[in-house]
Amino acid sequence: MRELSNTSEHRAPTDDPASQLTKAWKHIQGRAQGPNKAWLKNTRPLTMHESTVMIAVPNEFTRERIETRLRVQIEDALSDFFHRQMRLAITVEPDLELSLGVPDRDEDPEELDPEPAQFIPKPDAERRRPGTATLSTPSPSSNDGVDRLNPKYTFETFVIGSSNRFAHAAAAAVAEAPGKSYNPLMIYGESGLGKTHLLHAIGHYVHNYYDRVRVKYVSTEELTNDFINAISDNRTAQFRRTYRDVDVLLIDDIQFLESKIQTQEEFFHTFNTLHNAQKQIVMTSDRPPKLLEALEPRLRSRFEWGLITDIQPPDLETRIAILKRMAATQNLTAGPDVLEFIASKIQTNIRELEGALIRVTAFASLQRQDVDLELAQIVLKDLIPEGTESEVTPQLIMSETADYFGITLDELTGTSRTHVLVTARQIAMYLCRELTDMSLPKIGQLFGGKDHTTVMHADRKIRELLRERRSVFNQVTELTNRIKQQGQ
Ligand SMILES: Nc1ncnc2c1ncn2[C@@H]1O[C@H](COP(=O)(O)OP(=O)(O)OP(=O)(O)O)[C@@H](O)[C@H]1O
Repeated sequence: MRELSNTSEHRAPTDDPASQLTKAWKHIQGRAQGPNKAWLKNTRPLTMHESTVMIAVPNEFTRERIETRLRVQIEDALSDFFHRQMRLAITVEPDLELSLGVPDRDEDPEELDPEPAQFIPKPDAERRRPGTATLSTPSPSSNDGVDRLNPKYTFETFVIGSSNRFAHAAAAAVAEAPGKSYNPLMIYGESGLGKTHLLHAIGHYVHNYYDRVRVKYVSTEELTNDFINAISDNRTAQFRRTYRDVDVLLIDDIQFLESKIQTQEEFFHTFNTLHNAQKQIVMTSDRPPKLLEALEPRLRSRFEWGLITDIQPPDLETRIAILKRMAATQNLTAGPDVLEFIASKIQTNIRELEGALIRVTAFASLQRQDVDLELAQIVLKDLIPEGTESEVTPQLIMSETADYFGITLDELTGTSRTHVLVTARQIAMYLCRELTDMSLPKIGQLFGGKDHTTVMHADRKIRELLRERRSVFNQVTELTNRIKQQGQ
């Protein structure tokens, strides 16, 4: 706000008081920056009487803001301008609101002036490093954004290995000191390597450690859809509030912002607003920012302001450790030889690793048999056909599933709740999740614009049914086989 009083190049004018006042006020408005500019934009100089300048503002709120935040600077600037001690008087003129129009987006004071983030530890929060504490165990219900986080994705359940050590350390540092250590933090890497897991872990930790902190987790597709809907419903102000009224913004799969020009523009402002107010931004992507070529350069460069870290595919030891942790947390019994066998077969995607363990243990449970190496070999033979890596697309999964169940693609993606259609739809969604890189919202979109929670539910449901119903296990196994054969 020092900018207001820097008037050295302006000498006291010699023209009449009215035009002197107009010039003085224009000068002050011209020098103001950021939120100050927006507050002053909607004001008009009225009169000058001796050493008092009276201005009009459109509403009580603006008057209060100027009184409390800008009065001193404005009086200093006026005093500099007129070379004598000046005072400011403010009056409210509601008509101004109409005659000056609403502030435009870049200068809307409400949007440019969020309170700086304050991360205050909860009184009873005992400081511990993420990953060693029970601190990040999520609370069951909450209305501050944390209810959108997967309760299983915490620092405690994240297995650290050489492939993800740095990303984990960066995420932990951000969770411990949001808005301070690295802002933004960008975690990139291929599908199924734990990016979303770390994103949620930050959210849980921050929520549990800091008092009244607002966390928002969103996938980039949801962000884009929200924005498009907001435009079509004339609710952009509400949209901005939703995204800017947070302390920690977690955005998954930011690569989907590429080529979405308008959403990029909007996100650019959101990013600036949050960053200026020291709010934490964490993003995941399948590529580092410099390879997000269809992203506006100014946005790309902002993504490089903080820390960029990658996650690599895990080595064998880490894969075994992950399987061990998964087996323990999900109460699945499998010996070390079985875990090692699965880990040796599935090398690149941890989601697939988990899927394989689930199928092996489900099969054993259906057979009422112990999980042993032989059984694991049988199940994985179906899951991973010999030969080259197969190219599985969601279209292939959908058409094969429709074919398998003798239904049409329209029925598969429709809304009918008949038993066969629901099962077929859920299996196809589950397979899209397991065999492709598609995110939940993207899969939802392909299935007739369904919500990502519907896909999540389908995924969970089929995992359950795999161990409870032999028919479902057989259907999923057969279908996977067909799809993988076709995909080769
Ligand atoms: N280091 C790890 N320790 C334990 N579980 C892990 C680890 N890494 C990944 N996982 C698990 O693997 C699965 C896939 O991880 P996640 O969804 O975070 O991947 P992603 O990189 O975000 O993938 P995508 O880009 O496809 O969204 C999740 O169930 C996650 O909990």
